[in-house]
Amino acid sequence: MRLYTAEEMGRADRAAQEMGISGRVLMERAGVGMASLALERFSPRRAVAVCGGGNNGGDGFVVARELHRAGVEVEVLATREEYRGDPEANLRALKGLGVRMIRPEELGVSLGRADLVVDALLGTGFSGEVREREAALIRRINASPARVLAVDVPSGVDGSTGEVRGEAVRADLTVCAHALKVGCVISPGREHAGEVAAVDIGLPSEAEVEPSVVLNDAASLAGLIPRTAEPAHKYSAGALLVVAGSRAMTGAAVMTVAGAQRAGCGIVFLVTAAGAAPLLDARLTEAIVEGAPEDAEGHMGEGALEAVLGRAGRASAVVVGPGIGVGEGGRRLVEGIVREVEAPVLLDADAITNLSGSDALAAREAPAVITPHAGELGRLMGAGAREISASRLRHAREAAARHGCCVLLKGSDTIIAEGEKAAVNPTGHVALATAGTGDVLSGVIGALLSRGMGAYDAARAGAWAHGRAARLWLRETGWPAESLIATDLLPHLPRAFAELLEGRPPR
Ligand SMILES: NC(=O)C1=CN([C@@H]2O[C@H](COP(=O)(O)OP(=O)(O)OC[C@H]3O[C@@H](n4cnc5c(N)ncnc54)[C@H](O)[C@@H]3O)[C@@H](O)[C@H]2O)[C@@H](O)CC1
Ligand SMILES: Nc1ncnc2c1ncn2[C@@H]1O[C@H](COP(=O)(O)OP(=O)(O)O)[C@@H](O)[C@H]1O
Ligand SMILES: [K+]
Repeated sequence: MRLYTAEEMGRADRAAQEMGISGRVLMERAGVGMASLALERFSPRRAVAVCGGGNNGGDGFVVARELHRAGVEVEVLATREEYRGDPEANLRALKGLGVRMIRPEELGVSLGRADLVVDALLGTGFSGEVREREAALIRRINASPARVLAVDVPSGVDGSTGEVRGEAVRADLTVCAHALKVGCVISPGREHAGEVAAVDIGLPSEAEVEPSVVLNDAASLAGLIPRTAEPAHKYSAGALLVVAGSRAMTGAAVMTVAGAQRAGCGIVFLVTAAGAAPLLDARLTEAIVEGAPEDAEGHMGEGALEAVLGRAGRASAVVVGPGIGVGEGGRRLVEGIVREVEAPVLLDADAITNLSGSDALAAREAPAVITPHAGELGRLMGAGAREISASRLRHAREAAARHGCCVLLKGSDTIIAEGEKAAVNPTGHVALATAGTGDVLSGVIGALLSRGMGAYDAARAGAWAHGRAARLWLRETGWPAESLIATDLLPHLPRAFAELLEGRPPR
């Protein structure tokens, strides 16, 4: 499935028109497709279409005409005094059919009667902050108990970034013309969009443009997961060094190691704080556990870097961070690893926090992946979590550029950025919002790095399999999403990887 920004959609649209396909035809197909999804999904009886002054409003007029044709009682609010071009023609058709037009002051009453609102106020032509007149309409739509179908993008959401500055419609279903709009899959736009679908508008494949953000679906990952080739031994299958845990925090190390083992590496070494090592050694049957000198707080301290570097020589990738704690000792340890280790390195959790204000990553030449959530990325970038969350795509890209690494920004979307490339992972599920799932993810990506995948591909494949494992658990148990615990993911990772290997698109 394609993702387009507003600019990319505009270019594809212009290319199609240059090939002789008129904008009117594209608008007609968009509106007809959206109406048919609305009828199928909501079976509305009374609908209100709120239509703005641009082509998004034009689509809305077509949706309204189609709903009227299907016997739905439709009322239409057209916000502009005078329309031109395709929207004008479609508005004229509505009036010719005798569809009732309402004024803004009547909207409240109309919404009170409706069971469906068609939000065609603002589309990809919108960016920035909504003007007060439109903001007032959006507040009314959001206050209505009716279901909301958003045309192309929920009004107030930036279709290219998912950013929301001010009011934005909260839709039950967003139907995008031709390609999903980037803003409908990135938070907070993602949450405003509700369920997301695309309709074919007859754009020829010759008009497609190169997208700047891709959907991290199974098709885009096909053929990327390497198989262990004969003659194989445990080191050739991928040797991962995990640097995790502290005296008071052992579970993080367990989940990272276990995630890595199920993601297929041949051997996992764990270097952890000395006080945690006996317990972890007992719990992690297949891993090789080594205790490193610890400080008074039970974090790996002075001398731990030597222990890590001693092991790193045998490893084809290193994961550092889960449960190591934050402090000066941790900072020296992480900076030392970033500086000295030549194999690909993944930094997660406390390792990222320990690097705030450091330029160690930018100075590193070998591959690196960081897997922060918004809070951790904020600490690394000298910003607040709120600021990061408001512009997730921009910050993921900025962090990747500034630190010269691959960034996987965790959240309900999960964005992977490196250089010019960016992907949004669709397999995540709210079930993952539970402690420890991030540790499993770092182990999974670490394993893929140890098996020879590049940083960007490993991060993408790891994110896909991690989210997919949660969905497989939900399907198999039928239990509520809230009941998932991080270790539940482990037995489902192999099935998720099997799907990627088979190239079978999941249902
Ligand atoms: N590009 C394409 O290929 C196609 C586009 N279509 C539709 O056309 C839409 C894009 O149409 P337009 O480019 O006309 O743009 P929109 O209709 O999204 O937006 C333009 C309108 O928004 C208003 N506006 C802009 N910024 C605002 C702000 N900050 N506060 C309040 N109002 C603001 C403008 O005054 C104008 O009336 C798409 O979202 C889609 O619905 C479809 O008809 C199918 C084909
Ligand atoms: N609402 C959500 N929808 C989808 N995935 C989520 C959601 N909330 C969290 N996740 C995922 O769960 C994981 C949580 O990781 P993290 O915040 O590091 O937790 P921990 O440190 O406890 O392991 C990440 O992969 C994140 O993308
Ligand atoms: K809209």
